[in-house]
Amino acid sequence: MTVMIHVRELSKSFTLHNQGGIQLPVLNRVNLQINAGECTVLHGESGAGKSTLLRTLYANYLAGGGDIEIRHHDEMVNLVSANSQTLLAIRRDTLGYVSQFLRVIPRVTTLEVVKQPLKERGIEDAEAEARACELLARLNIPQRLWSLPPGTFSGGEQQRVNIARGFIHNYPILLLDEPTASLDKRNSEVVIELIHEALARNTAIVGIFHDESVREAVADHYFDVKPVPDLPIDNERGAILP
Ligand SMILES: Nc1ncnc2c1ncn2[C@@H]1O[C@H](COP(=O)(O)OP(=O)(O)OP(=O)(O)O)[C@@H](O)[C@H]1O
Repeated sequence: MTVMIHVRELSKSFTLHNQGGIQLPVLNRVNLQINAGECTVLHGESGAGKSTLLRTLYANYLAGGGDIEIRHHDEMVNLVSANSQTLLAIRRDTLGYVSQFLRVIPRVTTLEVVKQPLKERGIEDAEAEARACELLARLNIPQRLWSLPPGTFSGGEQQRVNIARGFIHNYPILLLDEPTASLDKRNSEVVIELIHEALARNTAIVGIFHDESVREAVADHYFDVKPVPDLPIDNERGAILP
């Protein structure tokens, strides 16, 4: 059993600067271990902090306390204290992330968007293109769309382009934020297959899936994200009491 992510005592609060600097605690001393070849599904009620945890695991959000150790090139590296160069290398080689929505860049074609993670890793264009075409075809994106920028695509088409981009490199760790939210059954099944194939290659997966049938098809473990209990509020001043 190879540990790929080790989270210790992770905390995260948001500071609401336009609300007089109020602190909103979301994650409180979370401990979690993610192993190679296993899919851990984050669950918990709406607003409990699932997306916040996933984004903090990608270092999109800076942790307020605790450690996130990531196995990167066979060494455990702490994402919380990593410098930006190390963080970029971790994201290029080790840690993939499929967000719910595609960030489109004007005038960049679908094929280029999907190929980009391999190009960044120095893979030859022909090889990157072959892999991109294979994924786009599997995800039922019509070939006539491949040379167009995805900005005007439907929600489900954009999500499938994002999935193709996320699965094009065999990342040792993959974070998936509701990858099937806008997909029909046929395409959700393709995503389930891609997840099973990645697990068979020993990828460690952490995901949020609102669709119960997808969740049950992929989950090896469930991790319960518990909301931080409400702190007493001073109603006169609107401040959290110590
Ligand atoms: N950028 C942010 N700034 C301030 N508060 C935030 C921010 N992102 C999330 N929150 C707050 O953190 C809490 C947890 O949100 P999060 O999106 O992580 O929950 P979730 O469990 O993924 O919910 P859902 O299942 O509804 O998507 C919410 O109360 C939300 O308002």
